[in-house]
Amino acid sequence: MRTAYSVETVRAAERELMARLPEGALMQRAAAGLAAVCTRLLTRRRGRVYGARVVLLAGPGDNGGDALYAGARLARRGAGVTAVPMDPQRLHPGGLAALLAAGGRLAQEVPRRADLVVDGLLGIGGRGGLRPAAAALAGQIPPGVPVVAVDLPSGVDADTGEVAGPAVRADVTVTFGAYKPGLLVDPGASLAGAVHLVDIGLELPPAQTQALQHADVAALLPAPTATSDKYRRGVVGILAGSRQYPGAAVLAVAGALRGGAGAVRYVGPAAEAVLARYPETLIGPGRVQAWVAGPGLGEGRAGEVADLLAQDVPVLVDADGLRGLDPELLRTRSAPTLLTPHAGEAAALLEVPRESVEAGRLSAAAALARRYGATVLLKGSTTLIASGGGPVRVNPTGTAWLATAGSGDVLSGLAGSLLAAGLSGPDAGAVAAYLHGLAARHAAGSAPGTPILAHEVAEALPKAWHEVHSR
Ligand SMILES: NC(=O)C1=CN([C@@H]2O[C@H](COP(=O)(O)OP(=O)(O)OC[C@H]3O[C@@H](n4cnc5c(N)ncnc54)[C@H](OP(=O)(O)O)[C@@H]3O)[C@@H](O)[C@H]2O)[C@@H](O)CC1
Ligand SMILES: Nc1ncnc2c1ncn2[C@@H]1O[C@H](COP(=O)(O)OP(=O)(O)O)[C@@H](O)[C@H]1O
Ligand SMILES: [K+]
Repeated sequence: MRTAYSVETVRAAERELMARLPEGALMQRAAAGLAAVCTRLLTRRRGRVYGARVVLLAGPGDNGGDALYAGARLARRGAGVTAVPMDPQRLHPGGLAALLAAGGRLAQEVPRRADLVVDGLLGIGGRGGLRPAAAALAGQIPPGVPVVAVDLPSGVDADTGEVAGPAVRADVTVTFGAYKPGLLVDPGASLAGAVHLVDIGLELPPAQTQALQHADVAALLPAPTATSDKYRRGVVGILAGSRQYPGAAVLAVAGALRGGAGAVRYVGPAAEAVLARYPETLIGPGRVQAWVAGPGLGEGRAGEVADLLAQDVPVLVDADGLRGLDPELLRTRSAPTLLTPHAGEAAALLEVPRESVEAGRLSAAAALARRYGATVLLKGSTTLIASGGGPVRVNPTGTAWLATAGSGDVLSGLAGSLLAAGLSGPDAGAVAAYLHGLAARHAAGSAPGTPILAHEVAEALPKAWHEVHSR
């Protein structure tokens, strides 16, 4: 499990720890961790640190300080280290003195030849888009040279992952004390490369943001035992599809069949299409351990969704089922509810413009969860799972090729199946998003660079399932 903390929380923990340590001790811990990662990279790339050409992009704050002190450590091991300041009048004085004493030098332009670039322009003190001086240095990074970002890639908002304008694209990010949400949430996450966490001794409260890893998902996936039968494994009911959108029913059933429930029951007018593709589906009303309501229902079906919500079993509501959903009705339920909107549907539920959901995904997901007393899985480039009070889960898998019609239907069937198998709302949402994203990568990998289809994502779910168990 990866956990992430807001800038405010990290700063508070830093203050508390700094009060108990000699001045500068934390920065030395950070610089030592940063230098160690740079050393490993250089050694892997060219056999040794001695003689390596290291360029430091040095910002005006402590992020620049970390880079300068780490540069001093590398210079002491024989690297040729050049610091390029964003503003020559504002460089961390201690860091600069250490670098110069170790034989490092200053330059105004980024040298064209380098073995490693260290991005120490901005860390958690960065605000808004890179200002011109910072953007200019970021733009001078020579192509093909590995980039190590200090704490986070400059230009990425630490709390949200938002990127306003140019930003550094790192191969590796060395982050201090704790992951920041911006390293897990896109677009920031996709600029961070491989993230290394350096422990600097911060004492942190329970996590505010989490990202599951393979092992977490493997531990949550249902597995039949000797005493299992199809009913004990859980039956998931799917209320989906219409004469106009029969395919949504087929895709939701496809996701559900691959999700670990013992049986899938379909209710709705697309039974023929469902059976033609998946003869293993049960048809018609009956007992279920969880419902999926909404994909492809079309208009005028709110009453059917409300009837399911009146039952005391977990219900996932997606797509057309989300229209006009009554917060009061949901709040009176005692069984779990999982809502799976995309940004447009979330905006309608919150009665705000779509852009404001897209610009502030973390807060939108949390606000929806509070308002509806439900778990909310907000789909998009980084899928988020929020539930009242608990940490927000950030899904680390996926690919932009998932933005294709019907892939959300597969996801809701899959998540519903996991609910029926007994997972909690947040676990079912997070595990489903994780497998769905991995399956999409497998589907995309079979013909790299070409579009994928929603049913291929469902078909690749066994590969995703196998992958999380095999690492
Ligand atoms: N505290 C600790 O114990 C530890 C902290 N550590 C390290 O400190 C880092 C935080 O350091 P920090 O607080 O000095 O902020 P930092 O990220 O260097 O940036 C602030 C400077 O950037 C400027 N600036 C802002 N936005 C900008 C923009 N868009 N474009 C251009 N410039 C912009 C801003 O300018 P101003 O707004 O003041 O004009 C200010 O001068 C943290 O990420 C970690 O690396 C570690 O050593 C571990 C111990
Ligand atoms: N840019 C993107 N990057 C990664 N995943 C995306 C992106 N855009 C959409 N997705 C994913 O694709 C799926 C689309 O679901 P949805 O919008 O409900 O489509 P549909 O209703 O056609 O099934 C979701 O799982 C969502 O998280
Ligand atoms: K940085």
